[in-house]
Amino acid sequence: MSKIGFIGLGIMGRPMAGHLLDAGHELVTVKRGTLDATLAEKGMRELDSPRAVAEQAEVIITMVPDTPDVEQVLFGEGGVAEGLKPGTLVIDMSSIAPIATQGFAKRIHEAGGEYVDAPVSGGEGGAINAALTIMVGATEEGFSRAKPILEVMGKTITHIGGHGAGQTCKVANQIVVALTIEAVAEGLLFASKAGADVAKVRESLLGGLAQSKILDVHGERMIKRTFDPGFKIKLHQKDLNLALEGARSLNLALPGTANAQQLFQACVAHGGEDWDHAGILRALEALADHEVGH
Ligand SMILES: NC(=O)c1ccc[n+]([C@@H]2O[C@H](COP(=O)([O-])OP(=O)(O)OC[C@H]3O[C@@H](n4cnc5c(N)ncnc54)[C@H](O)[C@@H]3O)[C@@H](O)[C@H]2O)c1
Repeated sequence: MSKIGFIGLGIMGRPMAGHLLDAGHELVTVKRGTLDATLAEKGMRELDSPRAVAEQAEVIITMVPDTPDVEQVLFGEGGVAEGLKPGTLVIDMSSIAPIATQGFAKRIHEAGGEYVDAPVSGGEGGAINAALTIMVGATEEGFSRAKPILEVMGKTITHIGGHGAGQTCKVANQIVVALTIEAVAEGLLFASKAGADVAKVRESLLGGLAQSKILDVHGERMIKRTFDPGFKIKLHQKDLNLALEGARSLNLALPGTANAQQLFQACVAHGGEDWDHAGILRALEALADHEVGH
């Protein structure tokens, strides 16, 4: 069993940390007002800084929102790098920029650690059920060291390639998810405006070629109008921005992604940054009805 520093106890991090505790690992985190009673009862302790976490842990996992957050935790004042012990395994499970990831990996390796990017897919449900899909960028050694820990939180764990390759895979995932959510929202909006029973439409489509997990889970959210997050629109917008930045540097046209990014941006502009990403339906409804947020 390992002593693990787990930084980032949000929608995803909380259940993921819970599984590691249940598997017998010892867990510490940074003081941030996010350690809930369940994790505390299972023995998770708070320390003052990421540096203090690094001084104690053999493995450090980050699950924070964005690239600057990972940079701050690892290399900011009082950050992980200041307390890193030789051989410490640093696993970033956040969804962040692939190119920045390569830089973070280089700096951690220069400081004597081993860096692994291991972003996830499967949403809050996947985190709660320890059924995440995990996309890994690492050396062979980093992957074999991280795998037993990742297996506690996920079911499908794939070594995609070297540092940053896990994050590249995650960006591709987010393109597919965004466009599928938009397709489901447009299909259901069309059916609704044409006077059909959208619950019956979803049920029917789930038996045909249009079947998908997103039609199932997000389609249900759209019909029940449950837009509390799951996955916050502002985080998915961050991922689509990463996709478009990457596409620009590759001189690559991704018109569907650009369009979906604009719909997410419209939601954020109208106060929907913390809606679930199924809330993209509201942006489409606004285009139809000239009204947002009903
Ligand atoms: N929610 C999902 O369905 C989902 C699915 C797959 C991937 N992701 C990705 O996982 C990451 C986390 O997502 P989430 O939904 O759990 O986000 P969240 O906003 O619910 O949680 C993020 C947590 O990080 C903490 N945090 C931020 N900066 C920190 C810092 N400097 N030090 C310590 N803690 C810090 C916040 O306090 C918060 O508890 C994101 O990169 C997201 O894109 C989310």
